[in-house]
Amino acid sequence: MELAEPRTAVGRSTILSAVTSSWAVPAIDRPSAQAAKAARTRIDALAKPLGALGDLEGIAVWLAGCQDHNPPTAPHQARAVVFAGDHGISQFGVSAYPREVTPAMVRTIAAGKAGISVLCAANDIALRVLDVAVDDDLDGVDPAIVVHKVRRSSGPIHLENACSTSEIVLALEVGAKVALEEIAAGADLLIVGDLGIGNTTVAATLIAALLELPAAQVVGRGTGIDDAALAAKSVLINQALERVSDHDLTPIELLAAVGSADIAAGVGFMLTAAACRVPVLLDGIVSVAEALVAQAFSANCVAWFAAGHRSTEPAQQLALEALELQPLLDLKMRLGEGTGAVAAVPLVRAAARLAGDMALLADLAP
Ligand SMILES: Cc1cc2ncn([C@H]3O[C@H](COP(=O)(O)O)[C@@H](O)[C@H]3O)c2cc1C
Ligand SMILES: O=C(O)c1cccnc1
Repeated sequence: MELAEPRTAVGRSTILSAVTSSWAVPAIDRPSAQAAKAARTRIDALAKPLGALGDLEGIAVWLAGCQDHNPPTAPHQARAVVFAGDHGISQFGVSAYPREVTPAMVRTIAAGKAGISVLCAANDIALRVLDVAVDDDLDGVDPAIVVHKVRRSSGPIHLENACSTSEIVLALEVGAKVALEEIAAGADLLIVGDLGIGNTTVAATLIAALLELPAAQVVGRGTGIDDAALAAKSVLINQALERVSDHDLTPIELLAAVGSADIAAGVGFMLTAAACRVPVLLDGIVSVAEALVAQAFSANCVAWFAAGHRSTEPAQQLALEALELQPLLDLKMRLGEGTGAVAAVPLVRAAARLAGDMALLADLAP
C-alpha cells in the first residue's frame, strides 16, 4: 500500500502545544467511474421502468464502482468490527445508563447475545468486538478482545482533552491493522460498530465541530435521556466546542481534544478499508462522525462509503447530508453497535443480484 501525508488538515493546534504526532494516511483512489457507468447503463436497460428500483439502483452502481466490476457481485463476506471505549463525559449525566454497561456489553457481544451479534448471525456476517478504551480490565475475556487496548476511558471532553495525540495515532494504527486483518480474511464489505456509554455526546461534538454547528442542533437523546438531561447534554457539548473553537486543529488534534481512542480506531479502520478498495457501510451517529473525521484526513474516502440507515440522532442526519449520503433504511433504530448497517446488508446484496440477474428490457418476449 502506498502511503501519503494527510492531504486535508483542519489546521494547526494552539491548545495542544506538546509534540504533535502524525500518522501516514493511506493513499486512497476513487472507485472505478467506468464500472459505475457501465452498471448504470445496464440497470437502466433492465426489465423495469427507468429508475423503478429507486435507491437500490444507486447502491448497485456504487458497488460496481468499488468492485471495478459490472454487474457487481453480491458481497458474501461482509464483516463487522465493534470498537469499544468509555468516555469521561459519561459521568456527567449525559446518558440514560451507567458506564458499567460498556464492559458488560463487550462480554455480551463476545457471548454472541447482543443486538449486533444476532443481526450478524442472521445475515452470515463475521463479527468481533475489540476493547480500545473500556474503563475495565475485562478479566477473563478472550485475550484477543483486549490486545489492542490503548487506555482506560477517555477524558471528559468538556473539561480536558480526551487523550494525547500519540494515543490517537496508536488508535488509528489499531484501526488500520484490524481493517487489514479483516481484508486478509476475505472481507468484501466492512462495517464499523461502536460501543461505549456517553459516545453519542462525543460523536455529536465531533460532528458539530466539523460542520460548525451549535450544540442545540446536534444534541440528541442517545440511549433515551429526558428533557432535563438533554438540556444538560447540550450545555456540555457547547463547553467541549468552546475548547476547540478558534483553534485550527489537525484531524488528529481534534480527535485528541474532543474525540476518543475508540472513535480514532474506527477512523483508521475506515480509511484503510477505502485505501484497500473495500466498501464500508456506515451505521449510526458514531459511525458517521468517524466518516466525517476520515473525510478530513482524506476526502476521497467518502466515495467508498454508503449509509446503511438513518438513526434518530439529529447529528447523524446532519452528517449524512454533509457527506451527501442517502441512507438505505429508516427504521427509527438508535442502538449503534453497527446494527443499522448490518440490517441494510441484505438490501446491498439484493441490489447486486438485481443488477446481475434480471432480464433486459430488450430481451422480453414480444
Ligand atoms: C444496554 C445497552 C446496549 C448498547 N449497545 C449500544 N449502545 C449504544 O448506546 C450508548 C451510547 O448512548 P449514550 O450516549 O446515550 O450513552 C453506546 O454504548 C452505544 O454503543 C448501548 C446502550 C445500552 C444501554
Ligand atoms: O443513533 C445512534 O447511532 C445511537 C443512538 C443511541 C445510542 N447509540 C447509538
